[in-house]
Amino acid sequence: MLPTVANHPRYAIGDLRCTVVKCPPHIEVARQKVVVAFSLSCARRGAMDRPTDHLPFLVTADSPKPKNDPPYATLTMAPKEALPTIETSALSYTFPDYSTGISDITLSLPVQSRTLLIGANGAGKTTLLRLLAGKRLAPANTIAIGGVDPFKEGLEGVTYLGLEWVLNPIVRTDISVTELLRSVGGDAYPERRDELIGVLDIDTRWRMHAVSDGERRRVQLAMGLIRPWTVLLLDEITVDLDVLSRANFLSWLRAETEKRVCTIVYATHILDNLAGWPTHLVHMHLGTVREWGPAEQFLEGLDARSGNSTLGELVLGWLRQDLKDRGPRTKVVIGPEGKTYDAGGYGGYGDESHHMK
Ligand SMILES: Nc1ncnc2c1ncn2[C@@H]1O[C@H](COP(=O)(O)OP(=O)(O)OP(=O)(O)O)[C@@H](O)[C@H]1O
Repeated sequence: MLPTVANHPRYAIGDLRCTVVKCPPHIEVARQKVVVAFSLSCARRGAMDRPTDHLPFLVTADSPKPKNDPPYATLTMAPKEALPTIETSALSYTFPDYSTGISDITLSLPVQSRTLLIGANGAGKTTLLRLLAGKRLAPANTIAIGGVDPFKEGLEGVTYLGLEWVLNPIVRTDISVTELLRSVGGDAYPERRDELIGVLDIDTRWRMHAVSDGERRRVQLAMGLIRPWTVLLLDEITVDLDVLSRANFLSWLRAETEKRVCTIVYATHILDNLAGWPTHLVHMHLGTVREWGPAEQFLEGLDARSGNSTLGELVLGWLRQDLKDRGPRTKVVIGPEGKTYDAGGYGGYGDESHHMK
């Protein structure tokens, strides 16, 4: 039986004796190991340390060993490879037509971060997300998700929601929401399913051939998010949501990264309700990363003007500068504009259909 924090609330970490003071309602099962983020109150030689804040620990099936040191179970910090970090190292990608998709991108996004990918149309956001998702073949040793190459290993726990997922024709057929959610494992995660139905304001009596675009999008989001992912890659998929649904959805994503060991990268042009949401920003331009880092590093000292959030002002400034530096699109030599969706095939990625998973 897998250990649960509730069953074994006391742990030993080295010479620390710890008591769980806060833990998530569910635990993550990844590759037979369980990574749990929880807050501990620790005592060293009788003196209480301050409670820790959601540290990721690795709990394996035999972690609790009350016999050794009753009533404490041994706990070890989760090793790096068990954590959903996202790292790229001098990552470049060339399309089958030899045009450059992205070049020399080095990023290191920590566990439980929420990263916004910012950039003008054609900046390379989708290309980067698809590489991270293992849907395109990146050069060896240039991408590591939790220490693993996503293309080679076909990562479990990585959810990529982009255009081809949105275009899946099943969501336009005469099928009920309940059936659809069941088809993606909804019954295995009833709590998450019901939570998402609430957050996304879904009526389970809807039939998918008779709903609005926004209602369909909400069901699609629920379908994509039911399985408890550890890395979520979102390629602007909230466009049809009304303002309240989007705000609720963003808050839910935020709460996920706060209570679970998971990481989100979100490419979007819509900055409404995003003030204070990202922990990290990545600014892309013509296939390169111009700047990236913790969000507060960029936002500090900026004024919100003309009704925009400081994030909105920052991004407007970035894109204005990009436009100025780039000049008219006809003069740009990198990746020919407008090929993304014209190559035929699913979601316009026909050239690489043999790579699709
Ligand atoms: N299959 C392809 N073959 C060649 N070039 C491509 C292909 N797909 C995309 N490109 C080009 O690569 C560049 C980056 O495209 P990408 O879709 O990554 O941009 P993006 O930042 O996601 O843009 P948007 O905000 O419009 O979604 C664009 O100039 C595009 O025309």
